[in-house]
Amino acid sequence: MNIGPDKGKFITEIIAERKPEVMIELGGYVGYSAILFGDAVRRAGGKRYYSLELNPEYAAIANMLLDLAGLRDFVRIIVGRSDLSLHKLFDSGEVKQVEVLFIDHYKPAYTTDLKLCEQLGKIVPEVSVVIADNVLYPGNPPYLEYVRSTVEQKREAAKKGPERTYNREGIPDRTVQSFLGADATPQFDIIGNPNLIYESKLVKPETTRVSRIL
Ligand SMILES: C[S@@+](CC[C@H](N)C(=O)[O-])C[C@H]1O[C@@H](n2cnc3c(N)ncnc32)[C@H](O)[C@@H]1O
Repeated sequence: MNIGPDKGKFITEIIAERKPEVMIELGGYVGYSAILFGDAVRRAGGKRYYSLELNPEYAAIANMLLDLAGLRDFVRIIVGRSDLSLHKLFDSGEVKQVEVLFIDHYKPAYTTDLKLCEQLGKIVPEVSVVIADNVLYPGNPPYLEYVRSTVEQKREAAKKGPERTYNREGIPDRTVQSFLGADATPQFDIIGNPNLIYESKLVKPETTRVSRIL
């Protein structure tokens, strides 16, 4: 359920290189990634780590662990749906732009939440880095397709007008059923910004399997 040390190392290296003032994660669970990446952002001279978590019980556990880790004043956990929390963070001026965004929550919301950041003008060329977990396994074809689309393809798709649904095509059922559930819809009209061009890189984590016991 949590990001784990291998993928975690890859992301802490990005944090050390980009030195974001502010980093946001979507999906905090009980705080593993918030502690690992919050510490990395603080060590890189940053000001704040926001962890957006739906479940208040997970958030309470994460807050206790953040306390033990000495990060309670640095990491702010925001309880609620990520789309509502993102909108509030941007609307209040608390977060001015996306520097590093780590997406690790309800799989169908990966694309709509990214598009929400885009349409609010918070994805900034040369500044924003977006890292999404589990796009290969369990898999998130709509997200991969979106970040790999050309501007022309996105402009064509945008002609259909704003969306108020999640595209769940190709996302395994069990992940669609979890968290928000199969009937959930985004809380905003989603249009994105088709004019943004992403440089998308797929990083496959190195896996080690036990093949035999001597
Ligand atoms: C895979 S876990 C996150 C693991 C965490 N990033 C880590 O590495 O330690 C996914 C989390 O996303 C939360 N979540 C699911 N949908 C959400 C939503 N729409 N908004 C905010 N959090 C959500 C779940 O409650 C769950 O705790």
